[in-house]
Amino acid sequence: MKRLPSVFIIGVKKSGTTTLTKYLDLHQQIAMAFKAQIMNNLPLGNVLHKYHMMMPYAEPAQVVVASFPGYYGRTRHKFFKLLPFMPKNPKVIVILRDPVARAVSDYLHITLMHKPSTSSNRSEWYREGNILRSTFEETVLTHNGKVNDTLDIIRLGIYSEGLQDFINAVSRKNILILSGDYFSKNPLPTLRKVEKFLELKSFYKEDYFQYNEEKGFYCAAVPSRPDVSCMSEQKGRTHPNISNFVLTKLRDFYRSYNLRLGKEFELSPAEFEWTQQ
Ligand SMILES: Nc1ncnc2c1ncn2[C@@H]1O[C@H](COP(=O)(O)OS(=O)(=O)O)[C@@H](OP(=O)(O)O)[C@H]1O
Repeated sequence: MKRLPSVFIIGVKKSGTTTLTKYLDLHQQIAMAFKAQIMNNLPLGNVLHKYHMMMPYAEPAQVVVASFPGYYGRTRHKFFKLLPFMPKNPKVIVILRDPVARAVSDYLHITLMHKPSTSSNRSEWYREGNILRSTFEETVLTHNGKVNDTLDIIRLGIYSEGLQDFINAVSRKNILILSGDYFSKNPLPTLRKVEKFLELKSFYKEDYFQYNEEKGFYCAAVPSRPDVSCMSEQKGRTHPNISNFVLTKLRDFYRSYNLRLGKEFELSPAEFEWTQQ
């Protein structure tokens, strides 16, 4: 049957969400709804119905997990309205990456992929695009040399603020914060953390993930799922060198937010190095 999700992966964009959802989809006890969109422009009842229809068929023993790409987007308000209609005690998983690297990754993604000519992503381009300049440095700093915190690519990295509504809506013990930086270097421990959090049987094995020298990332190698292997070319792009001047400005900008997040969630310094800097 199709069931509404009891677990939501809420992002954050460019932190490894696609890889995480694809790897979790390998688990036999997970029925994954990839990037299920919540329709923002419909009455609540219709939104709920459409959302339900987007869910995968799930066995009774499976947990329905929905990746919800709206941690920051306009649909987040609708998400909180829908929450009371979801199964009780929903769980939230969020994967976070050093916000500076995340911003560079997002900038690259928008400039390479979301050209105005591709109508599907036109809105995102225009939201940021009027402001996106030729280099990352020119984009993220204002004329006065301050970090331009009106840009989405900057605001998305203020995790302590972005997560606040979720913290208020879901009980703290039902929120799992994962490190995208750590996950990309070694996926297995992170996947085991998710298994434990969702109370699933142990499925993932060491040899299910093999490091690919050419890509510089792990690729999946699960015998029963040859359809999941390395991520597409759009994941794991080489980042441009960013001047130390701009890196320092960004680190200074994010420092207090990062520290707050690290303290509030008691994040491990080994996995979330950037919360310590
Ligand atoms: N195994 C593996 N293969 C390739 N890439 C990997 C992998 N694990 C994590 N990552 C990191 O995922 C980053 C992209 O994040 P997202 O999937 O969240 O991007 S998106 O928001 O869905 O576009 C991507 O960011 P960039 O390196 O900036 O491209 C990767 O660092």
